Amino acid sequence: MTKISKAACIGGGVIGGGWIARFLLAGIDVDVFDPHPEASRIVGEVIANAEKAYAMLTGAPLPPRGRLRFCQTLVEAVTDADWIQESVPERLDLKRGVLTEIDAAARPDALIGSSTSGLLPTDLQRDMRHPERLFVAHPYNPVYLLPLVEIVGGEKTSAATIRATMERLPPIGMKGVHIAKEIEAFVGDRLLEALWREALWLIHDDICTVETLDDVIRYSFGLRWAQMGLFQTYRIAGGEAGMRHFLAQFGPCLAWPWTKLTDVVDLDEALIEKIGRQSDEQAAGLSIRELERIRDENLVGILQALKGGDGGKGWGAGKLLKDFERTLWAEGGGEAMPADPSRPLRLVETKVSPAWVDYNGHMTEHRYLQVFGDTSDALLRLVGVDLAYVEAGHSYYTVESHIRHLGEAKLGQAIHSACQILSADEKRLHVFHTLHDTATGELIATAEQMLLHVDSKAGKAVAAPAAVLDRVKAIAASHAELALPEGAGRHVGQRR
Ligand SMILES: NC(=O)C1=CN([C@@H]2O[C@H](COP(=O)(O)OP(=O)(O)OC[C@H]3O[C@@H](n4cnc5c(N)ncnc54)[C@H](O)[C@@H]3O)[C@@H](O)[C@H]2O)C=CC1
Ligand SMILES: C[N+](C)(C)CC(=O)CC(=O)[O-]
Repeated sequence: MTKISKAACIGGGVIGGGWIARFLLAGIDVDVFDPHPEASRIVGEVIANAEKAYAMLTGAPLPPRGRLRFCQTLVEAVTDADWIQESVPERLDLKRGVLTEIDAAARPDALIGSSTSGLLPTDLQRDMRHPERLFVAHPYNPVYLLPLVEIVGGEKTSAATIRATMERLPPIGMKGVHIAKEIEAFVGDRLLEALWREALWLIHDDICTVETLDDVIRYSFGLRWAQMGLFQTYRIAGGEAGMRHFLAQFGPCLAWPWTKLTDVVDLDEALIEKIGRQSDEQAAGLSIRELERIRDENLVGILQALKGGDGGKGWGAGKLLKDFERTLWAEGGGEAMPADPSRPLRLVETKVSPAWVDYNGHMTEHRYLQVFGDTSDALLRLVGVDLAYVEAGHSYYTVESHIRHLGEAKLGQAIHSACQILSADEKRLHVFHTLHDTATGELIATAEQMLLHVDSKAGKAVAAPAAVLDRVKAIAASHAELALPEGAGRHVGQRR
């Protein structure tokens, strides 16, 4: 996998800010140029949203956050970057000027992406000295959560640039799709434009309100699209005969007056006012930042659900997330020893994600086991049992767990876990985990677990090697000085 080592973002608005957060959270240093007087506040708010979302999205070890620097000039920002992302407003003259300036100042091997929603790369690269390294990298908002990037080359873009670009996206958790022929608005915005155009007509003609229109999408095909797109969804809609039957049955409708797609609605003041008013009513007082938070929590829940799709193998964007996490585990495997190993080890920091909350409005029981399981995994990485160790044929298996629920964890609540080793020998590792509210330190739950070191191919318990045992025993020796935690050794129904 080839990685971006230093990024530059030119323009730090909605999309530039999203790119900045995506790069930083993937551990990449970013230099930013945006003349807007409040650029650093705006970018800071996007990064804060992204950090909140990632804390809910994944328990995998993210790399240390990249360094963010705001530069006084474009030249300063791009000089030593190997990926430069332009995200200035959608005007051909402005973008051409900015890209030409980037081209003059950038390293010869730098890749230069434009976030344009629909301008042709051939038009963008017209005045560049090295047009072969310019491509469109069209992302979707919010860039830090939605993984897709449409990669489109112009007439002068080299095949090597496209290859290099596609290789650099998986390490930042993104999926590049190469659009083979350049066309205005590429693929995604062509589809969105068609829907948007039709939607504007439906409001203009008083067929429905903006809220009804959004309900029609989000309670029906919007849910389908997130997981199967259009063609695969319609294949299923064709019944057992599949796509061919679907085309035969619904093909004739295409000639009926079901759309007004070719007509352009007049966005006059009256229509703008009507949409604006209905949109305000729909928002019911929620600010843009509040809506962004709700959107992000929902997206995290959807991505996590898709991660468990297809019998746990992961599906679509969820499969991509699963693969990304695998890389993070492989790379971040070497957990850093907490500052004071003589205390219970603080190992997992997370937030209660929407997908974790049940009908009682709090974290559901199996998610406790997930957080405690993640805590055991973090301990194991700390003692050298990382992905490579497991793939080489040995691991620890959990053979017994006892969880006590002492408090409640609510949606979005920041929580952390700590681990005390109660005892350890060649094969056994006996641990006591606690789960706390991060804001108050209050104890929410405990878990006592017994793990056995195994030869996973032979399927039997075997002694752990000295390298692992030495580390386990060093922690166990300092934890032996601690008092036995309250609740250790309890079983269900026991009298206090
Ligand atoms: N907003 C969206 O949903 C999406 C937008 N895009 C594309 O991303 C690009 C940026 O759009 P947004 O972020 O929405 O716009 P925006 O208006 O939120 O941000 C543009 C930023 O560029 C800055 N800027 C203006 N001139 C500049 C210059 N000469 N040098 C550096 N910075 C400069 C502005 O100060 C502003 O912060 C556009 O090409 C747009 O089509 C792509 C995907 C989705
Ligand atoms: C409205 N838009 C054309 C700027 C939208 C996009 O380009 C992609 C998105 O995030 O919807």
